[in-house]
Amino acid sequence: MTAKSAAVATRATVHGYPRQGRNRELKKAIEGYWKGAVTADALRAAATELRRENWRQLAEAGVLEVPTGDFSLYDHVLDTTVAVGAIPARHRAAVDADPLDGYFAMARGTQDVAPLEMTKWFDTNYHYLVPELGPDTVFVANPAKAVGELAEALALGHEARPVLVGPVTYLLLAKPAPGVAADFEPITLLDRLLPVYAELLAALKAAGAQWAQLDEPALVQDRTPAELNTAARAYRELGALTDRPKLLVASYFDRLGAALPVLAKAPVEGLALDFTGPAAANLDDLAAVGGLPGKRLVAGVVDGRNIWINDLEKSLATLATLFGLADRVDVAPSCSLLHVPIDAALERDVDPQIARWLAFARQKAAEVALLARGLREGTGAITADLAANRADLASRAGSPITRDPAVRARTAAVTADDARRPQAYPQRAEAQRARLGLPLLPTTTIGSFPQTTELRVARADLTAGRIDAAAYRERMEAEVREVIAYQEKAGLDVLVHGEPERNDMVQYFAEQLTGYLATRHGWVQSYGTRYVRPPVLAGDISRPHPMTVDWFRFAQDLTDRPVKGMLTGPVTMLAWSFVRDDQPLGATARQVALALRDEVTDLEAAGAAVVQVDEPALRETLPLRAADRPAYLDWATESFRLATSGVRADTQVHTHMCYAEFGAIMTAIEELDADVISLEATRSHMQVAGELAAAGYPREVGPGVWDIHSPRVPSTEEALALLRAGLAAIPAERLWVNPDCGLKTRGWTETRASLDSLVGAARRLREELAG
Ligand SMILES: CN1c2c(nc(N)[nH]c2=O)NC[C@@H]1CNc1ccc(C(=O)N[C@@H](CCC(=O)N[C@@H](CCC(=O)N[C@@H](CCC(=O)O)C(=O)O)C(=O)O)C(=O)O)cc1
Ligand SMILES: N[C@@H](CCS)C(=O)O
Ligand SMILES: [Zn+2]
Repeated sequence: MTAKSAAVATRATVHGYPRQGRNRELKKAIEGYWKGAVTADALRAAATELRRENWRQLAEAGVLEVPTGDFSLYDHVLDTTVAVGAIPARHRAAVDADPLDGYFAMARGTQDVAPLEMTKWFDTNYHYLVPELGPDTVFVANPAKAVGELAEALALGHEARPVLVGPVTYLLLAKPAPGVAADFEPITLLDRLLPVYAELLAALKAAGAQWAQLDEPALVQDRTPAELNTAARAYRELGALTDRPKLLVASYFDRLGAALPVLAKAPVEGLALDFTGPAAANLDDLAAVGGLPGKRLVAGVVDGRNIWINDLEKSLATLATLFGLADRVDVAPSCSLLHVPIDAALERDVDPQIARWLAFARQKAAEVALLARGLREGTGAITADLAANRADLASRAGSPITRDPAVRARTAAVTADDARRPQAYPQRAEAQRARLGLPLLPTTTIGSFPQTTELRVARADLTAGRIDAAAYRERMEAEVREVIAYQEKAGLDVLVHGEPERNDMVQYFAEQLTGYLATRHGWVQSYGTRYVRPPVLAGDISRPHPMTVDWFRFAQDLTDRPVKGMLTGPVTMLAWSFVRDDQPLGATARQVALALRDEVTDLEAAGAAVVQVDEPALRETLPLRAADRPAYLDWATESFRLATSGVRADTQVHTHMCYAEFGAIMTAIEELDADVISLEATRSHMQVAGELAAAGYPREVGPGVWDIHSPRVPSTEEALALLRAGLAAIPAERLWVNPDCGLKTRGWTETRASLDSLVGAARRLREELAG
């Protein structure tokens, strides 16, 4: 294959790169600035250096056109809010007084002013700050960041393409500002916003931009005809501008569907499309609209949000097809590399068999560069790389790590009955009432107690070899003793051991399961300066030994009250890990579920009368398009049931979810067949209790009455008011009293005071109801 069909030689590019640096230098600089230990100038210098290093890495990998403006001190959606001047009124003074401090005030709030709300960036694990707009919003162009970062890259000799969140996505992600009618639709502000984008684009052109990228991932979601018309109008108007760079409109995370013909017809010079996973449907859709004659296509053929090496020959075949469909084809990852860790070469402890299957941001940059080279120079120029890639893929496909016959035999033998508890809920409820003998409105917590610095230091000491496993265990047992004694004294009814030994609710289990790989340096930005290290579901999953049973037994031996066994559910394990791309998600979930099922039954055998299996990610993992949701909910609920249905009738299965907006998954919640569910409910003032009641949910519910995301201590009266609201929807016999989520991020002082309020409120209400 040669590149002769392309008018302009194919090149590689990326939509964005991890911001944090190899050793999370950005986190350290920003948090240092917040603490007063790093000056603003030093923070800016650190950021400049990180951008320089990122572009250097990209250029070194062979990426000839680098992105600019993708870097952020906190969040790129917040950067767009600044670029279009949509500063909320409550933050205006802070931003005027000092733009940097004002920026962080919008991100984090101050003592007096609430931050912007944060929510998930589509179906990734990145969180952005939600723009707040209203009929009075005045947009003002502020191109300083975009222009400054472009100038930096150009001065370093890079060919650079500034990237901005596109106007349609920006407005679709926004919400009505506080005080604005809830039915206000930010998208109605498009006419006001477009002139500001025109100014930004003109400023970028003046600064030397040949191209500018406008990211429109919101167009891969289900969109109404009116929204599609708005997108068409937006790009008709931006396209008609004369003083602008060439425009590349980027979409990612799924197929464009009905938005594809809209963008294909728009008077812009290029489109970036995702061709990975289900978004591969873009290929046929593109052919169906007659391709992109006269336009540039940036083809996302390397998965930008997973960590597996690319199948280079398959990508070359896709690219060959695409060559006939556009004027010029360039090669890119499917989306920004923000969603993967920076460099797989840092993982020196990984099994060498698995290491060759991994590609983080740096390796993906090399992959797109190699593909572009193959297209430019012909595949003969990359023969050796293709052979190595073929061998690596074959080693993965044929490895006993990815094909464990025992796991395969067990999953193949699963029947529908295995994923159903033998007894119907009413019988189980009766058996559990008899066994547990709990009071009306039983009180409990969600699992974790404060993860104090001492606990983290002990874990760091263990990792560094400063203490041995026995000393670590002793330290954790001391904590469990304290947590149990405290709960007894506080008057809680169903106790927890407090999870002191868990570094993270997913990683802790991943570290113990065969086929799961935990990384040491694989940090990925979750929000702001907070990062996670998603483990890798690398192979077939099995449980070589019990994972939590000793901790449970230790805790239960300390008290006569029931202690909950505490596990993370299969859906959340997948959602917060890098998943296999060589089998359906449902197949991986089933393997994880069977490993958890063994743990659940071992907990039961060790005396647990209550086992909680957390699924906070069940709602957030919902596919972007409605058509894909039933299939997801099917495997998701089945895997939860498979994990939990191996127990006796009198063993009570709890589940827990802590992200609001449960409306879309009401049926799925019932399908979990858990006996008790605890949910985040404080901020929405128990709305979920009403929703469950309206859906006819027949089981026990613990809508949270303490917002654990805030350091505020609820009073007994506040908790009481919430419980009364809960009682309006759920009868007392089925209502539990608990916080919104675990207490790991809280301190002990607030924890004690808040749990006193909870227990006090439950007691008051019990007296009233008895009385
Ligand atoms: C609830 N959420 C979770 C998600 N994913 C998970 N896997 N787990 C989750 O709980 N996704 C959705 C949300 C995301 N929310 C958050 C909230 C808070 C953070 C956060 O604070 N991250 C910390 C890092 C936390 C951590 O992993 N701590 C570990 C290890 C700490 C560590 O590595 N320390 C040293 C090295 C120590 C040593 O070994 O010597 C280091 O920093 O290098 C622990 O407690 O043991 C952050 O600071 O970013 C993230 C997502
Ligand atoms: N059991 C976990 C659930 C978090 S969603 C905890 O309490 O931290
Ligand atoms: Zn939670």
